[in-house]
Amino acid sequence: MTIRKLTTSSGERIAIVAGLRTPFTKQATAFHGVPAVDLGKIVVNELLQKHDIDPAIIDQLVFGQVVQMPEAPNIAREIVLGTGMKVTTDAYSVSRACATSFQSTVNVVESIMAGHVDVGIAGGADSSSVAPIGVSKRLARTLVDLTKAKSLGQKLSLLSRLGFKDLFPVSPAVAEYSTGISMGETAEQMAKTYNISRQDQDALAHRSHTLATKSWQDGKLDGEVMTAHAAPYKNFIDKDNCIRENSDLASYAKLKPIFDRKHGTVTAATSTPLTDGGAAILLMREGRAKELGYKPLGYIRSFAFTAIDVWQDMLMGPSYATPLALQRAGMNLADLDLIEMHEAFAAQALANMKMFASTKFAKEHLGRDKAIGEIDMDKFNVMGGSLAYGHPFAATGARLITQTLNELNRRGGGVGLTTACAAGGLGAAMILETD
Ligand SMILES: CC(=O)SCCNC(=O)CCNC(=O)[C@H](O)C(C)(C)COP(=O)(O)OP(=O)(O)OC[C@H]1O[C@@H](n2cnc3c(N)ncnc32)[C@H](O)[C@@H]1OP(=O)(O)O
Repeated sequence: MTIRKLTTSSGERIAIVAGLRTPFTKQATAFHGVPAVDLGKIVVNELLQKHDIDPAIIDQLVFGQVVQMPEAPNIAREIVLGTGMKVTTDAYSVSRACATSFQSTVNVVESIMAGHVDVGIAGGADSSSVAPIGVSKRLARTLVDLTKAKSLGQKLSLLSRLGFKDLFPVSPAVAEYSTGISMGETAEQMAKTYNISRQDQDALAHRSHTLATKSWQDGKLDGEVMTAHAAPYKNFIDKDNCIRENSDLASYAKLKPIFDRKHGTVTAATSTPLTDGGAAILLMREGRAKELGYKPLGYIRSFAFTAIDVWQDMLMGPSYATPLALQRAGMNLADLDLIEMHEAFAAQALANMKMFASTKFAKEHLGRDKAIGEIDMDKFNVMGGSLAYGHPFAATGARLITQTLNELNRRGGGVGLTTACAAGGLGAAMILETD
């Protein structure tokens, strides 16, 4: 494969100039009642203000939310209209499940590469607290039929078909549409297929909380997490609140499995909590960033998206997307200075790490003779991962990208991988580099 550099036709790289996120908060806590569209607006607004960016220079905004708000289906356009950008700013929304803000970033990258725009914002936001609670299928159908009924008799007849059960509200499931298998059940499948022990899962989650706590204590996150109004708009929140500052490994062992109560190993501690939050990234053509006087955090060297079947172990995305992104960058795993993998579940992250090191997996699933490579834990999720920070689905990609670039810069520069699994059997990987 020839290595195609991610540049404009005149050879300019695609710069990530800045990134920002809201604090990530546990479901029904600080952002209870704040819809994803508002989380998106506040983070983009703050990104513009913090970096003194004239909203008029933004040519395009691509954003996403995984849990859709039926009343605002184009979150990107709502953000443009709610942040003082030109009303003519191109804005559209994308979804790639938990890899949504990888996708929105790539959309802006491709627009810049094509020469269509010079400056764009990408990101994502999700609220698990303001979810589109629906009605049963039978009630939904009856409500439509009622609008067509011509007489009171017809209406009463339709209503008489409804049972008490049909009147209960229906919450959106964190499950695969085509199989009905939940993400947690998939993590259980993966723990069993790849022989991931309960102890190893607990240890990874504990490591994640410990490193995330330390990162906050060391002030590493201060610049990339904004202070936001917490609901009901009386208080402020300036820190993630899913992180357990006094994480105690012994307490993990006491928790009961949650998705397979009899034979399972996945617990609340080894699953990402349901989370509210938003994150955004400012991208520019390299030359435009220079003209405007910005020093980029870094550049996108390559990316890859992949897909596998959804019935079994479908959260293996990193093991498929990473080798492709590395190949496109002309690099090997050992060349990387940092590896940031979305921890949907400890079992999922550990299964992927194991398969990175497996020659058998590489031969059987990737058509390669050699394993992707053994992950050096000194480079892996060095500030903790989603198990501690939480996972507002559409915002996680942008968190990973910004966090990786900031950490690379703190270490004097280098090359980093960010990768995630996503529902639908999807995988995303992006190689980032600093100057
Ligand atoms: C591609 C992808 O990303 S797929 C992933 C998509 N995301 C998901 O599927 C979300 C998965 N997570 C969930 O659904 C939920 O977080 C659940 C069901 C796992 C847990 O939900 P809840 O029961 O509300 O969790 P909660 O925070 O109350 O924790 C349950 C218990 O575990 C305890 N606990 C949780 N984390 C820890 C920890 N790190 N250490 C010690 N105890 C812990 C809590 O204190 C609580 O104890 P208590 O019952 O004595 O109060």
